[in-house]
Amino acid sequence: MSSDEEDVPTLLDTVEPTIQLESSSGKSGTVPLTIICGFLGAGKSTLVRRILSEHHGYRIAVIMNDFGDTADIEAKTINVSSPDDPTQALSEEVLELANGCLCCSIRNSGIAAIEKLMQRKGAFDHILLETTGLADPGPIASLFWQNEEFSKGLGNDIHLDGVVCVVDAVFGDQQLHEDHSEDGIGESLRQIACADVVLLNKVDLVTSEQLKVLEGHIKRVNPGANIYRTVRGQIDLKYIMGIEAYAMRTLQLGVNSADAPSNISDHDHDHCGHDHEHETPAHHYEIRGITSLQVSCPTLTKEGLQALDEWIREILWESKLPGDAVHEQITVLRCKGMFQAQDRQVYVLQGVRNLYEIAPLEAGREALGVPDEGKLVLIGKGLDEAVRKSLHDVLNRHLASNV
Ligand SMILES: Nc1nc2c(ncn2[C@@H]2O[C@H](COP(=O)(O)OP(=O)(O)OP(=O)(O)O)[C@@H](O)[C@H]2O)c(=O)[nH]1
Repeated sequence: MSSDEEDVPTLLDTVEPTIQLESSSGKSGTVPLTIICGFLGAGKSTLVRRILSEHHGYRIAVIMNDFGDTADIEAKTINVSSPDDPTQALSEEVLELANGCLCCSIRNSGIAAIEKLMQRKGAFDHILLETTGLADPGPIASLFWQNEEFSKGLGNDIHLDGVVCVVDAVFGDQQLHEDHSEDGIGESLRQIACADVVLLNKVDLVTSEQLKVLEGHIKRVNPGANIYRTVRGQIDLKYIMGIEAYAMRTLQLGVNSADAPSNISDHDHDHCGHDHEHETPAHHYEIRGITSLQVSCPTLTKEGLQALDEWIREILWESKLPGDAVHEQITVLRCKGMFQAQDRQVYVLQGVRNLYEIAPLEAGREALGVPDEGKLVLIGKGLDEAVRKSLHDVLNRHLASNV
C-alpha cells in the first residue's frame, strides 16, 4: 500500500452518511455528544487531537476520563487552540473527570460539571467524550439515552450522536482474543459491540492480510458498525460526527457476536454494568487484574535518559524486571510519561504493549511545561512494589544535579 493510499481512510460495507456535520446540532437544537472509546493506546487522544486541530469551524468541547491518572499528561499534549479562531482556546473546554470509571464520575461530580459546561451551550457545537481504555461504553451511552433522569435534565441540552470505537490494528486481534479466552467478554469486545462506527487505526503498521483478518473479527462482533481504516485518526469528520446514530434505532448494549458468550447480564448491575459497592474507582479495574503504577520522575541526566530507555525496553520486551529472574511476568499494556532532562528539554513517553517511544515534546508546546513534576505511569499486570522500587532506583541513580 502506498503512503498516499494509507492516508485515505477506507470505508467498508459503507452506508453513505446522509447527515453531515452541518446538521449535527440536532433537530431539537440540543448539542450532539459523541462517545469515543477504544482499548488502551488505540489512538483515542490522537483522534481527539486531530478533530480539534482541523479547520472545520466548529467549537468542540472535550470531556476526558483517563485511567492511571494521566489526564494531566494528556491535557498538555492534547489541548489546542481553534485553528479558525486562535483567540478561542479550546483547552478551556476540556473537562477532566476524576480518574476511574466515567460512568460513576458522570453520576456524581460529572453531571454537575457537564451542566456547568452546558450553561455555555452557545459557546460550542459538539461534545466529544473520551472514555478510558478500560471503559465499557454501553452503560455510559445509556446515561445519555432513553433514561428518565437524563430526559428530565441533561436531555434538554445534549443528545447522543454516536459511539465511535478506535481499534488498534496492531494489537486489536490480540486484545479480542485475550478478552474471549480469559474473561468471557472483556472491555475491548464490549467497546466494539457498542460502536456505531469502528475506526481501525494504525493501519500504517500492519499488512493488508492482518487488516482483513481483524476486520473479519470486528464484523463478527458487530456486523452493524461501519468500519473505516485510519492512520492517526485521519478521517472525514462526516463519518464520525453528526451521524445521529441514535435517532433511528434503539440502543443495543449487548455483544452482537453469534459465538460470544451471552453472559453480559451476569456482569450488569444497576445501570452501569459493574458493582457499585467498590470503595475506590481503581477497584473496578483491579477486578480484571489490571492496575496502574505511577512514579514521579526527577529531572534526568543524559545517561538517565538512556538508563530509563533501557529499563523500559527490558520491561516491555522481556516482560521482566532488569536483573531479576524470579519476579513474576510483567505485562505492560500502556505506558505514558512526561519529564524533563538536564538541558530543560521536556520528553514524552508513549507506549502501547511492546511498542514505545521517548520523544521530545512537540515543538511549540514546551511553554506548557512539565505537569507539576515529571511522572511515569505504567498500566498492566504484575506491576507491584518491586517494579516501583526498580524504576525508582534507576531514576534516582541519574538525578541531574544542576537543577
Ligand atoms: N504509527 C501509528 N501510531 C499511532 C497511530 N495513532 C496513534 N498512534 C500512537 O499510538 C500511541 C497511543 O495513542 P493515543 O492517542 O495516546 O491512544 P489512546 O487510545 O488515547 O490511549 P489511552 O487513553 O491511554 O487509552 C501514541 O504514541 C500515538 O502517537 C497511527 O495511526 N499510527
